[in-house]
Amino acid sequence: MEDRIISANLMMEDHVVEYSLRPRYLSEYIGQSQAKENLKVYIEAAKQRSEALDHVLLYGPPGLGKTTLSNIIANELGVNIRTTSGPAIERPGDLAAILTNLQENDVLFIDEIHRLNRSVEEVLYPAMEDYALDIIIGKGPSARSVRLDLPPFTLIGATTRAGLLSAPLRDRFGVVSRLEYYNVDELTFIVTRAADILQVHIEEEAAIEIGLRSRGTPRIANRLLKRVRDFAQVRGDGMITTELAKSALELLQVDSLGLDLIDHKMLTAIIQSFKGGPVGLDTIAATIGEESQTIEDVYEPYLLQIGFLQRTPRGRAVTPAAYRHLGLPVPQ
Ligand SMILES: Nc1ncnc2c1ncn2[C@@H]1O[C@H](COP(=O)(O)OP(=O)(O)OP(=O)(O)O)[C@@H](O)[C@H]1O
Ligand SMILES: [Mg+2]
Repeated sequence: MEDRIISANLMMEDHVVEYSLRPRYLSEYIGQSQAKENLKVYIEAAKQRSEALDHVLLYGPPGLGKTTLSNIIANELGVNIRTTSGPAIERPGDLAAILTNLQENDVLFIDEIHRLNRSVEEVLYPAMEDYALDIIIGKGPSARSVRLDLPPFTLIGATTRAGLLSAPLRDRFGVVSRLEYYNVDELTFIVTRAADILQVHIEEEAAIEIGLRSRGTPRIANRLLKRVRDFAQVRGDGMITTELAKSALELLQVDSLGLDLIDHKMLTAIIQSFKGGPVGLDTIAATIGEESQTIEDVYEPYLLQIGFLQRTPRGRAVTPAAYRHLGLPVPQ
C-alpha cells in the first residue's frame, strides 16, 4: 500500500524533490486562503511588537502542506525553526533540552504532535503558557520543584489526527488552522510552478490533467509530475504534452479522478458482493484482503471527500456518482 503512487503519505522518492519544490514564503504558498490570511495578520502583528507569535496548531490530511507552512511561518517571522516530532521526544528531559536551547521568538515545530507521551506533554503546558520549565531537583522527601524561565517562543504543532490531541494541549494553541484539500485550479498552479522549478516544459492542459488526478493533494501532484516527466524524457523529447501526460497517467493506472486499482477494487467489491452497501468496514476489509485500519486511514478519506462513498450507521455505501464513474448502471 505504501508504494501506491497516489498515496498521500511521504515516500522515500519524495524527499529530494519535495525539498526543492517547497515554497519558502507565504506568497508562494498556493491556496489555503483562510489559514494564510489569518496567519499573515498574526505574523505581521507579532513582528511589529517584536514578540513571539502565538502557538499554532495545523491539522489536516497528509501531504497538504503542514510542514511547508510551518517553515514558511518561521521564515516570514525571520526566526530559527527547530524541528522535531512527537515520537522523537521520549522523555521530559529531551523536551527540556530542546526548550532551553531556543532563542528568543524562535519556532519549535513538533510534527505528529498527537504522539507526544503524557509526561512530556506535562512539561509542555507551563512552557506554552508561561514560558517556564518546572524541574524537580533531588529525590524523595527532599525533592523540590524549581521554576526556570524560558525565552518566549512559538510552538507549531502539526497533526493528521486532531481528534487524538488531549483537550488541555489543544486549548493552549492560540491559532488553530485546518488545512483543506486543494481544488483543481490550485493543483494545476502547483504543477506548473513545480515544472518551472524542475525546468521541464509542460502544456497547460497537461498540468490540468495532473491536477485532476492528484486527489486534492500537492504531494501527489508533485509526485505525478515527476513520474510523467520520466515518461516525457524516455518516450518523448522531454516536453510534457497533453497527449504524453494522458498516456503516462494511464500507464501509471491513475484514472481521471485520481483513483487507482485499489480504489476500483474496493468500490467494485461493495457493489458486486453487497449490492452497493451499506456494509461494515470489517466485512469490506476481509473481502478485499486489507486491514480495516488501512482502509479507514488511507483508502477511504478521499472516496468520502469526493462523495463516492458514504458513511452510515450500518456501514459504508457506494453512491450513484461512483456507479456512474465506474460506468455501471445506477440501481433504483
Ligand atoms: N500550498 C502549497 N503550495 C505549493 N506547494 C505545496 C503547498 N503545500 C504543499 N506543497 C508541496 O507538497 C509537498 C508536501 O507538503 P508537506 O510536506 O508540507 O505536507 P504535510 O502536510 O506536512 O504532510 P504530512 O502530513 O505527511 O507531514 C511539499 O514539499 C510542497 O512541495
Ligand atoms: Mg509534514
